[in-house]
Parts: sequence; C-alpha cells; structure tokens
Amino acid sequence: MDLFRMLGGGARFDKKRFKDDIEVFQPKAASTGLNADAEAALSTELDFFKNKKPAAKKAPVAKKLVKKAKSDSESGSDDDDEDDSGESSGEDQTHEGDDESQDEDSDEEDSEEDEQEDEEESIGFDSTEQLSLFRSHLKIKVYGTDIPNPFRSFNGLAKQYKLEPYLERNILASGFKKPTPIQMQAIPIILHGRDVMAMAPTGSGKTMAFVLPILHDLKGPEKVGYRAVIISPTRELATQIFNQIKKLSVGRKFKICMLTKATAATQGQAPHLRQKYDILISTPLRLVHAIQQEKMELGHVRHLILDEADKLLEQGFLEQTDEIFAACSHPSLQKSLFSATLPSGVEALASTFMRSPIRIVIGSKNAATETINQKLVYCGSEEGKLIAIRQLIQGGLKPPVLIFVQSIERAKELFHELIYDGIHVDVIHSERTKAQRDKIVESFRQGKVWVLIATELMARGVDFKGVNLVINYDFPQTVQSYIHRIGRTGRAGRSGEAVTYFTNEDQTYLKSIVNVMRESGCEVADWMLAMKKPSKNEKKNLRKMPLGRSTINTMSSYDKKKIAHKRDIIANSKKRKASGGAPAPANGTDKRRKAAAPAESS
Ligand SMILES: Nc1ncnc2c1ncn2[C@@H]1O[C@H](COP(=O)(O)OP(=O)(O)OP(=O)(O)O)[C@@H](O)[C@H]1O
Repeated sequence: MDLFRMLGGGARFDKKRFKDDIEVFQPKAASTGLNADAEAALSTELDFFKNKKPAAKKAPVAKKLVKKAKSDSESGSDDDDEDDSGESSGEDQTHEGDDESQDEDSDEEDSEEDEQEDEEESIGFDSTEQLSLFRSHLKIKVYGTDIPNPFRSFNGLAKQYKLEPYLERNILASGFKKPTPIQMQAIPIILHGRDVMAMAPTGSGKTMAFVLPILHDLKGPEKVGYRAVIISPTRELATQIFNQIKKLSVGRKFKICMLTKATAATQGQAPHLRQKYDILISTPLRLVHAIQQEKMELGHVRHLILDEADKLLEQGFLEQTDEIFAACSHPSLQKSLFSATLPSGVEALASTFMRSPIRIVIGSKNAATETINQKLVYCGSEEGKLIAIRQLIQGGLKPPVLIFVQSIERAKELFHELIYDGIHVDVIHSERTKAQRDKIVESFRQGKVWVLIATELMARGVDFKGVNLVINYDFPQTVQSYIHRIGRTGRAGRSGEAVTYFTNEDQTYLKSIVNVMRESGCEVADWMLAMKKPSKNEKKNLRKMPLGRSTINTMSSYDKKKIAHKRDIIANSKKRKASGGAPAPANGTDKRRKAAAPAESS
C-alpha cells in the first residue's frame, strides 16, 4: 500500500476500538493553554476553512480578544529571526484597522450567511479600498507590480476565468467550500502568467494553489512532452502531490508521471518511442540523474514549481535545482515557489532567477499556523525530558501524537523507552523499510498507533489531518524546522498543540522559537522575550550539526548489567545444549553488547 496515499487520508484515532484505553489516557481537561474565550476568538478569526460550527453569540471579552489578536499580529514584524535587514516591497497592499466589519459579522449569524452567499456570487471589487480591506481582513500581503486581484469564491473564480468545468466538479467533490487565502491570491497570479513566490502557513492548502491553475492552463492532454514540472524535496511529498493532482484532474486524461526508478527506466528509450507525459513530479536528484542520462526533454515545460522551495534552494539541493532550471529552456517558462518558510536570503537568491515575481505572504512571514497552541517546556537535562514525557503520558494524552527527535539513533532509543509505558507507540525513520513505514503509517491513521516517534523525514509537507499534539522532544535545529514540524498539527483550520522541550544546552537557541510563538499569537513570558538572540554563527553551527546529547535511557547500570548477565546465562545454556552438554567456552560478548535494550520491532 502506498504510504502517502494513506497519509493523505489523515490520521484518525479509533475511539471505539480503544475505548478502554482511552479512559486511561483521556486528558483530564482540554489543554490548549488558552482560556475558552481566547480560544473561541482566535479559532473563529482563523477559521478560513469554516470547519468550526457556528458558536453561540460571542461574549464581549471574546470580541476584544479578536481585535487584540488582529492588531497584535498586524503590528508584528513581517521578518523572521534571520530577517532583520528589512525587505524591499514594491507595493504593499495591506491596510490596518478594518475590524469594524468583523464585529458586525459576529452579531448576526443569519446575515453573515447571506453575506457569504452574495459574496460567493460576486466577482471583482468595487474599489481599491474594498480590495485592500479584503486582503487585510484575510492577512494577504502582496508585493510587486500589476498584481491580479484575489478571487473570493470558487464560483467567482469559475466565472471570471472560465474555469474548466471538470475542475469545478472536482473542487465540489473534494468538499472544499471556500478557497483559502493563499488559493485566493496565488491562483489568479499563476493564471495571469506571472512568476510567484508564495509563503503561507503549514496546512493552508498551498498544494491546490499551484495544482489548480496548472491544470486549467494546460487545458487537456497533448503529445508534446512535459509541460509542467513540480519538484519536491522528498519522494513521500512528491507522491502526495501526485495523488492530489490525480484527484483534481479526474475527467481529463492528463498523463502524469511520478518519476521513480521504474518510470525513469521507461524514459530511457529513443525519444520518439518515449511515452509523452503532460506533468512531471519528481525529487531533484532523480530528475537530475534522468537529465544527465538524456532521458528527459524539458524544453516544452511552461510551469516549474518548487514546493518547499526554501529546502530546494538550500546547500545540498541548490546545485540540482539549478540544473533543473537550466534544462527547462522554454523562453516563457513560468516559475512558482511555495513554502511555509522563505528566509530572506533564499528570497534574495530566488529573485535573481525569477521574472518580476509577485511575492505573497499570508499572515506573518515565517510564522507558525495560528491554530496551533505552542508551549515551551524547560526540562533541565536529557533525563528531565524523559521524566517530562512520562508525566505527560500519565497526565493524559489525546492521540494521535507525533514526537520529533533529531536523529535515527535517538528515535530508536526513545522508542525503546516508551514501549514499556503501556501506550501504543511506534517509530518511523529512513532506516525502516518502505513496507514497515507503510504499515506504521496505516496503523497511525487507524488509531492502532497512538504515538509516533519520527525524525525530520516526517517534518515537511506530510498531510496528517487529525494529529492533536506534536512534541519536539529534541529542540529543532532551525526555525524553519520548528515551523514545519509543528505544522503537522493544526492543519486545514483545525486546532492543535505543540510542545517543545528544552534543556540548559538548548537555551542559547530559545529566542528564535520564542519569536515564532509571538508572531503566531501565542502567549510568551516576558523573561523569554528579553532573552538574547543566538548569534549568526551559533545558528549556522546548529544548522550544520545537532547538539550532542546523552543517550535516552532511564535504566540504571546495575539493571543493565543484571539483564546482560541473565542473557549470557541463557545463551551459554543454549550453547551447552546444542553441543551435547559440554560446557560452552567463555565468551566476551557481554563486553561488546550494548545496553540491554530489546531489539527494535519491525
Ligand atoms: N479550500 C480548502 N478547503 C478545505 N480544505 C482544504 C482546502 N484546500 C486544501 N485543503 C486541505 O487542507 C489540507 C492541507 O493542504 P496542503 O497539504 O496543501 O497544505 P500546505 O499548505 O501545502 O501545508 P505544508 O506547508 O505543511 O506542506 C489538505 O488536507 C487539503 O486537502
């Protein structure tokens, strides 16, 4: 079974099946950390997916919080931690202080419905002021010249751009009622043939923001060769995008190629015998190999999309990305970059190869999704982290839960610790086979696995819908990693929680995360805000190499020796039996044997 088809289905906890277990682990109280008013206010404010059921009339205090949340966030800096230098903006369309309309909205539930229906039908804006207010209300910031207007509803989009009817049908079938802000703004820009650099929170629907306009623009299958290429940093993400394109293109016989070893081999034939595809999805390395072996002809490509663009423009991927750009030689090649994080250095680099691009920022730049309640927990030392996680489990966990650690080794260690704690836990990392990974993810989705320990492999793009809690057991190496990791919860307008453990050693880097939390509207203690920022060098070093940490292990050396001794006795006795009763020669394996942790289950 395909791992990311399963992921696409989201993770749902099987409450019926595990109802007895739930009682043990049911949280004592809802633990978002925000008070109820604040939570209601914030989630309504950010509920652009309209998943939230209409609430009873808001208490005045909630209204105030809505205003405060808005003004806090709008007055906040647009820059990330690494972005103090400021940024050049051709044309900032954002206006502040348009809260009046929102207050009126919350008064009359019925009139809100009517307004929405009217809005669904309407195309365009009566005035630039109305347009600015619209963007400001949805926290859409745009920079550049001749920027196409956003659309307000899928209906409006269909009318204005004469959307292919099959696309309308597929949007409807997907159950998407309203476009998200990034979709509202990015789709028209791509449809107008402009280059775009788009930054929008995790789980805010960026994939459809580039898939929909490409499909519309390609119109139908043609036998000329690749016309759109989408690059993603991991095979897993590429597969997820492939599945989303398949879903959205039902009714048109587009030839879509997910570049794998097998599909690359079929492209090895003489050019005139090769299967002609319309859309190609690939990881950089695989595509570069195919280009170098002359299996790929990318001269007809009109759309080149980099998903998780900042990752693809980082050292390690940059050379490959560059080679792909060079191979896409069509003079009207249109380039689109998408990510939840685009550090200013990456943006500067990107603008050197883009043609008068339009920049979109949804919310604050390099901030986390606002529906995630973020917490920092001081644990002192590595032992303290283990104690903290055990307390969290005993205090009540609401599965599914994702735990991130910094290495494969540590993922295995933590797994060996938690497996005895009576929770359904598993571990996923790149050393596990594809079949094992498929099985684990399927179990996570079905609620058989409550807690999944993961490495950075699962940090970007993966669309688990129902994850309630993300725990950064190991402090992330970069702000970007933090934003993407915690972005596995709180997707598509849902609320979620993220807890980050830190020790004395991590404190140097704390301020970067504190800034993200503040930018995303979370409460942060004053002493944290007053902390020193890590220096450029410190950040650079951490990015290159994670902090050295002691082994995750609570077993005393006495217990370890006792278990090792027992094993030796058993092993010797087996050998004795096998050799017909003669005493087994003494062996020295006990010295070589690692701590007596059980072997990792598959
Ligand atoms: N208009 C919409 N209404 C409701 N749900 C939507 C809409 N558009 C996309 N979604 C859903 O939202 C979820 C998140 O979308 P997607 O994976 O594209 O997010 P993303 O912004 O790319 O996140 P990340 O930065 O983590 O990669 C998906 O399950 C998708 O089906």
